[in-house]
Amino acid sequence: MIYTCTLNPSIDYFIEMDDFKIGELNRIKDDSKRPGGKGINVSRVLKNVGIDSVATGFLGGFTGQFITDSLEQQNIPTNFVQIEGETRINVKLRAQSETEINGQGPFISEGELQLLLNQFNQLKSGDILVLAGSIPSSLSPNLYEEIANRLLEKNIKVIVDATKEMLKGVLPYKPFLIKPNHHELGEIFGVSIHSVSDAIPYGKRLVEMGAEHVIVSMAEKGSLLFVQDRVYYANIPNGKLLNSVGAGDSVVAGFIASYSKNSDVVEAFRFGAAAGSATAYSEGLCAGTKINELLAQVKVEAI
Ligand SMILES: Nc1ncnc2c1ncn2[C@@H]1O[C@H](COP(=O)(O)OP(=O)(O)O)[C@@H](O)[C@H]1O
Ligand SMILES: O=P(O)(O)OC[C@H]1O[C@](O)(COP(=O)(O)O)[C@@H](O)[C@@H]1O
Repeated sequence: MIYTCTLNPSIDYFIEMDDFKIGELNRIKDDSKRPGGKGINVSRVLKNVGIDSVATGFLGGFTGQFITDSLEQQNIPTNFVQIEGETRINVKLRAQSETEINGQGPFISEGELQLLLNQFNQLKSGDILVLAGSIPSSLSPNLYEEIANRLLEKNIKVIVDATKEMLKGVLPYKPFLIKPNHHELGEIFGVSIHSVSDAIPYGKRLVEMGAEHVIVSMAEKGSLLFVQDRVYYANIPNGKLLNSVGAGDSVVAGFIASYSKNSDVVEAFRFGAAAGSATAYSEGLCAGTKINELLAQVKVEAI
């Protein structure tokens, strides 16, 4: 079974205006509210391509209820720990350019954390666990590595999509896949990455440090896959950017969807790349039909 764990889900509040002016009254042209958070988005895209997963993590308050209802409507199985605190709201502003404002997230008690950790004891050999997104500040920033360590001997494929130390910390526990974008890759090593050739030496280092597969996504510049000493590049298909929120999560979902059918890592990377662009070219997360429409244009080359 595939499990996604979102420690810090969100309602993503999308607002659109022609011209956003800081320090002035701005009126919204259009808005919408969608369930968000990285693991939740992975579960939603998996569902869109006909693959079941169980979404877990923490949810609370009226905002948490909104997410529960949305996932139920989409028929996505869930096993969230219900918390006293309130799930955050993240603002996604689309004006002259895209701006994101992400909340810190609610307080999580020790008891609530234990309820979640107990769930991981039920995981079985061959399961996939996606640990994705920020960790609420009341929890240890080392939580992902603690979970990966616990699962090391159980033959579970752990996928981590997180930033900085949260990502670096899991590497000794051999994650099956990590997916930093190029900014996050640069942050890990204290460098600025602008191009494919800038990214290559640092992607290779993540493999040397323990990751089995590394995808470095580079928005409109395409993406790279690192496996052992091999490096592959996937291009971007033609289309018009409508929304980049959830594009990275779609790459992860696409990779898992394809890999769980064929166990072919390079093809999984190609499908993931198509899924990322499919979301970038959609209002909201991509439909399976959009991925298949773009797939023929996505070529993977060894470099
Ligand atoms: N402007 C874009 N045009 C086409 N594809 C895009 C665009 N932005 C993102 N994508 C696709 O989505 C993937 C993930 O986007 P990226 O912005 O790198 O990740 P994240 O959302 O994690 O920051 C990219 O590798 C690419 O396949
Ligand atoms: O947990 P974080 O790092 O604050 O990120 C959460 C945000 O990322 C998203 O999952 C989107 O992520 P991507 O654009 O990287 O795919 C949003 O739904 C959510 O608001």
